[in-house]
Amino acid sequence: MGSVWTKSTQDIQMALPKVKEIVSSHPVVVFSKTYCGFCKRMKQLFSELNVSYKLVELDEESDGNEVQSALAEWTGQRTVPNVFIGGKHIGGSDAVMEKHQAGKLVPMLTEAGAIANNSAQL
Ligand SMILES: N[C@@H](CCC(=O)N[C@@H](CS)C(=O)NCC(=O)O)C(=O)O
Repeated sequence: MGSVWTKSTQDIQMALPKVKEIVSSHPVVVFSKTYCGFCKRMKQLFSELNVSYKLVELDEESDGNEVQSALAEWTGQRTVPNVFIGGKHIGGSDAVMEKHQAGKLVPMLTEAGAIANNSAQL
C-alpha cells in the first residue's frame, strides 16, 4: 500500500487528463466553487453576456481537490474561478475582467462559439 502522499499524487495525475478533456470539449469552461464570491461574479457576467459555458463546481465534485491540484499543475493557478476560452487558459476573475474592460472578452467568446450573436453590450 502506498502512502497518503503517493495516492494523492496518483489521483492528481489521473485528474489531469480529465481536466484537459473537459477543456478541449467545451468552448468555455469555468472551474468554480459554489461559495466563492469571485466565481459568482464571473457566472453573473457570463449570464449577462448570454455565454454558453461548462461549469464545474469543484466543491460539488468527489475529486474536486484533485482537479484543483491538476489545474494548479497544468496552469500554475490554484484559485477559482479558473477560466478557459477556446481551449486557452485565461486565468481568474481579474484576468477575465481585464479582458472585458479592454473590449477583448466578447470577441474572444464569440470566436470560440460561446455567444450566439454580438448584441451583448455589457
Ligand atoms: N483575484 C483572484 C481571486 C480568486 C480567489 O481568491 N479565489 C479564492 C476563492 S473565493 C480561492 O480560490 N481560494 C483558494 C481555494 O478556494 O482553494 C482572481 O482573479 O480570480
